[in-house]
Amino acid sequence: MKIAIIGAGNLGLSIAKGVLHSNGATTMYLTKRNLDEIKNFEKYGNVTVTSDNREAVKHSDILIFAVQPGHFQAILEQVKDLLTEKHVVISTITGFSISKMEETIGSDKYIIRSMPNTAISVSNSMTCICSNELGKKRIDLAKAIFNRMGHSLEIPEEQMQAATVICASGIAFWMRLIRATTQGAIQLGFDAKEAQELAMHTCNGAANLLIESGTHPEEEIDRVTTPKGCTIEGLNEMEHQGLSSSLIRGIVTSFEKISQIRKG
Ligand SMILES: NC(=O)C1=CN([C@@H]2O[C@H](COP(=O)(O)OP(=O)(O)OC[C@H]3O[C@@H](n4cnc5c(N)ncnc54)[C@H](O)[C@@H]3O)[C@@H](O)[C@H]2O)C=CC1
Ligand SMILES: O=C(O)[C@@H]1CCC=N1
Repeated sequence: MKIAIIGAGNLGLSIAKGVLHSNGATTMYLTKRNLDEIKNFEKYGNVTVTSDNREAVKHSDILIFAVQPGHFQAILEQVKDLLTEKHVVISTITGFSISKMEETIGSDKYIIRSMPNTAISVSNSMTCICSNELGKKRIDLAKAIFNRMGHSLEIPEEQMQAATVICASGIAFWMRLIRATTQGAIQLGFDAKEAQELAMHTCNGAANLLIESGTHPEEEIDRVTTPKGCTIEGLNEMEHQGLSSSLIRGIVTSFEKISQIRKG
């Protein structure tokens, strides 16, 4: 697999790390205007770092675009004459529709729109994907690429904005929950390092319980909550303080914002 990551910023570099972590490419091109911050990736023998997007496109088959939405159109214009049937164009750009991409590069290209998250750097991203009509022929390939770096789900394009909030912004939401749990653990007497260790591994365990067993969260909660015990007492206090409600409201507020950005 010859992969190019066009726009090696926060997300692009996370994807690059995920590709390296999962041995997912024979060659990888990383592009950015200023190369200083990514030069060190050349220590991996199969990685080329360049500010020339056209060179990266020429030498690659899978093109993953991870630039800011305002830069995407111009970059597509810059490389469109190089695109052939060997290329699969994968966009990670928030709010940039497949039809807008087709207007620039044509509907005769394999186009995948994706929404990964930064946990892709440790091969643990939840990535939602959809495609144009022709891209359906490459959707299994796209799934295989993202499944090496976590878990993927094909969704209708209309749900892409909602997926952005749950999966991409979701990393920030879960981080804040882990941080708050850590602060609670410190108050109970653990030092900061231990407190974070307890919080993050318990979080990981909770998610894995659901992933491995296929159970519903309330079923797992029932197993932990001893009648008249400490868990139900703490849980009910969290709900009196609005835990579930504040999470749901935060998610809906993020979604409203992303819809505004798209209109703007
Ligand atoms: N950060 C995240 O968790 C997620 C971000 N996204 C989307 O991914 C895209 C990138 O986001 P970030 O990585 O956070 O942004 P970023 O600003 O960190 O990265 C964009 C990179 O593109 C580079 N760039 C700009 N013009 C270029 C050009 N002409 N050629 C090559 N590279 C160029 C910039 O130097 C920068 O390094 C955005 O569209 C965002 O909506 C999607 C999912 C998650
Ligand atoms: O915060 C944002 O708007 C972008 C989209 C998802 C992650 N970062």
